[in-house]
Amino acid sequence: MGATEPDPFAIFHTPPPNETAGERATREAKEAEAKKISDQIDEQLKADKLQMKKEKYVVRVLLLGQSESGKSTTLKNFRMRYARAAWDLERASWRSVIQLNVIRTIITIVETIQAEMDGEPLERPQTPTTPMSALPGGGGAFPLPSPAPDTASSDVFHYDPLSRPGESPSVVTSFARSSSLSRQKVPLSSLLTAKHQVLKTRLGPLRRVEKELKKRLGAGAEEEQDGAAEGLGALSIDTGGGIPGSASVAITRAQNREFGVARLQEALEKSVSVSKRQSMSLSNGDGAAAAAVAGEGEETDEATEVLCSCLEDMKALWTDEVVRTVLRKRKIRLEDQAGFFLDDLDRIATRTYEPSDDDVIRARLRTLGVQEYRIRPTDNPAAAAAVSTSNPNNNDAGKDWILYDVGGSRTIRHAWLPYFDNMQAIIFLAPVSCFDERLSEDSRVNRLEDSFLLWRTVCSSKLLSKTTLILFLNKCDLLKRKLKMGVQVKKYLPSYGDRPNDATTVVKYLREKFKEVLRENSPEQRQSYFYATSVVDTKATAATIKAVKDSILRDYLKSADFV
Ligand SMILES: Nc1nc2c(ncn2[C@@H]2O[C@H](COP(=O)(O)OP(=O)(O)OP(=O)(O)O)[C@@H](O)[C@H]2O)c(=O)[nH]1
Ligand SMILES: [Mg+2]
Repeated sequence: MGATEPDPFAIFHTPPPNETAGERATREAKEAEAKKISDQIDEQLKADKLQMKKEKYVVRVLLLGQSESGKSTTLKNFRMRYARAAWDLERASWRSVIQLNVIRTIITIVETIQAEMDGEPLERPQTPTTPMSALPGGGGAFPLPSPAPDTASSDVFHYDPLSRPGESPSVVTSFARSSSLSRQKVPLSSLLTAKHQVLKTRLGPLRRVEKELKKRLGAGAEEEQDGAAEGLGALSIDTGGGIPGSASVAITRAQNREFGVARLQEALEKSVSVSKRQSMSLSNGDGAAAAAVAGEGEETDEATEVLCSCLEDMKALWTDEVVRTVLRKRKIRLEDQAGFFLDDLDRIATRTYEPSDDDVIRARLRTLGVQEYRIRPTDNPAAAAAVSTSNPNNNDAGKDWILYDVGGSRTIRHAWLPYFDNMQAIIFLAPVSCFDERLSEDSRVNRLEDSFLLWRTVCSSKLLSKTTLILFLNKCDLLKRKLKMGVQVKKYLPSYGDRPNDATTVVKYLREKFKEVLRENSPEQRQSYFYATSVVDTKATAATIKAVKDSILRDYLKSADFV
């Protein structure tokens, strides 16, 4: 870990030349926060260095990729398969995180309808400052697309009372066109009535619970900010105004409320002990009424009580057609967002709720520090039990692996570099569904382009010239859904040309582009593997991680032969 390479991630947080005083102040405040986290990581690094000296024969794997690319979710898949006992023990402690995810989504809805009631304009895309392309072959990628017909910016929106929740605005519009009876031309805000106001008031206590849950999860917790005003970095790509049905062009205040923790395991343990304490105090009389309602085996704490009491109102809000129309108008597709659980409220907002494997995989908790997990990957548990640690080099059953999971936000990427040294493999997560999205920490930057730049940085690092590189072209499920809704890749990636607008072709095209970057930046030949993944699909991912495990191990043994 004695990295002497200049920090290749510096470009991701270089201040822009024309920064205003306000922008500078915001940037400096954010940098100070990042420094705090960085100091914690440095401490951890020292401990890791010592450990590394002691443990020469451990396979080390580092997960990299931008924020929300699926690193922690990939790690969860590894742990679920290869550290089952620890996973089973930990699963229940994700309850607070999932409750927090539910509350965050409800608050997003409440803030969105409030913005509509207040007549707040839709967020407009910002102008690019330094358009450039990270794709091989130069410019042409991620341009400013020609403005889409902007039904959404008008105050009058076609509200179709017969449309089903989930239909895209274009469906609603064309249906409305063909049915003069159903078509209404009314300001949408006038359809938000006293009923919505009442729901909003009754859901008010969720804000208190949100605060409480965050406190419970720990002091390292932080909110994600949109760093657009800070001008962090020279890459500035505007993906334009988007088109109706596109999931992510609008970034609202509520969507930016991304909660993260520096030390995941500590946070989860803390949340369980606080919840247990509250549960005991409730049953000792502080909350006699609540405790009396709870039956045997039911764990009740304040957050759970409030969520249970808000169940019907949350469902009423989420299934309300006017609310759905407001969300569509403001281009917010909650179903595609991280930590979406509103279709599972009946199951989650109960006193007996226990997270399933699938819930934990879908839960969202942003990583701020570096998480380290030890696993012993074997597909033959009996062999794993039989082979003792005293025989570490013979086969995979006896070999320990350490997986490192880092935070992907721009301001904390500098913490990656020290981990480049002595890594057996990198698993790089590149979400392919995000070709029309922008980074939440800097809304001027196209997410796919950011992934290409990061991949280039990783490929060209001298410290990694012999490291096995594994690329997960992730979020293929979301890509499929997005393309089905009619979003055209070539609008954001003109070099895609007239190829068919289907997921298989898009993934194949992007895979070639990532391969090209790898080729251009690999003076020596190295092991690399490419997979199309949807890491929330645990069944499919199980096969992928088995293949990944086998290839990492094969390469490890090969390189060990040379030593
Ligand atoms: N639909 C879908 N969701 C995914 C996929 N991969 C990850 N997610 C979800 O996306 C969210 C973000 O994933 P994480 O694994 O937390 O992302 P990360 O890369 O660790 O992000 P940081 O910790 O911020 O760096 C989670 O809620 C996941 O469940 C995928 O392939 N498909
Ligand atoms: Mg993470």
